[in-house]
Amino acid sequence: MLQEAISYSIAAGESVRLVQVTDPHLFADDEGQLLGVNTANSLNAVVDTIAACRYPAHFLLATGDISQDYSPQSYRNFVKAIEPLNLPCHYLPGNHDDPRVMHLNMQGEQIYGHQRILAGDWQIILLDSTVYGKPGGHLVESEFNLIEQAVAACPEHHTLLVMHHNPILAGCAWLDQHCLANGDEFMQRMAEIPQVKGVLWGHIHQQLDQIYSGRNHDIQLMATPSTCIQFKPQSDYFALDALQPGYRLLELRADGSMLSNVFRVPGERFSPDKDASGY
Ligand SMILES: Nc1ncnc2c1ncn2[C@@H]1O[C@@H]2COP(=O)(O)O[C@H]2[C@H]1O
Ligand SMILES: [Fe+2]
Repeated sequence: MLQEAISYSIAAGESVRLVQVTDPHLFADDEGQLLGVNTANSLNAVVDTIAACRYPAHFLLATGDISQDYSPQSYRNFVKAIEPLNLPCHYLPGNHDDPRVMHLNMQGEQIYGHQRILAGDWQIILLDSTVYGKPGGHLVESEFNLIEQAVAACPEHHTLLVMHHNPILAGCAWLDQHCLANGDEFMQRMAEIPQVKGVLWGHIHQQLDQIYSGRNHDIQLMATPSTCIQFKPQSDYFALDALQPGYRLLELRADGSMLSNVFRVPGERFSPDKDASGY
């Protein structure tokens, strides 16, 4: 059965404005580091940068890999870290999350684990692309059913799909072995649903903006940098990039078009271990 959506009342014709943060890889310990980057500090720097840009967002999307150590405290640390933004936060799991520990500990007045959001002329669907115990992703048939039923329930709404894994290849051989395994099937099926205007994800720790040309309509594809370490684009082997932690702002317009940009923490505060070969 289709879960009830959480609704935001937004004036007719007004855009829906979102902030996406992804892959914070937090630890229970605030001193925890991933390949030389203190992930609590880098998330705090991203939050400060978002706050400083004064984007009048309606809500925040957190697209998985919230935790690096699966600890309850890492999720509570995330809830605390985003508090200064004072925005409702909608989250979904990544391959480094334990969904049960996550749901139990992502608790707060403005923290939501709903599958569907209705806001203005848009429906946003949060999908679970994770496979227990595996770094790669897969969308099971019940997730396709969710999309189809949600679109059928709100056929006049433009639809944005959000998940953790990349449904298209990122171009990094080592990383693409952990992509959404049925990404081709997913894109082909979404190309048949004209309401689906965009797909947004994390996981690949790098920016990607691309248009998928379906038979009858285009789908905007967007991946967003992690709030901690960055993977080097187009690298066959594990390699880190010196780019700073980042986030994405989106504007979903009433006519079904989307404006979106990636931004990064200014300066060069976060330098990962250049010789790292994985984690
Ligand atoms: N050297 C490596 N080769 C292949 N996979 C890796 C390597 N290092 C880390 N990974 C996995 O690949 C994943 C990609 O991004 P994640 O943040 O999900 O976490 C990463 C690890 O689970
Ligand atoms: Fe990640």
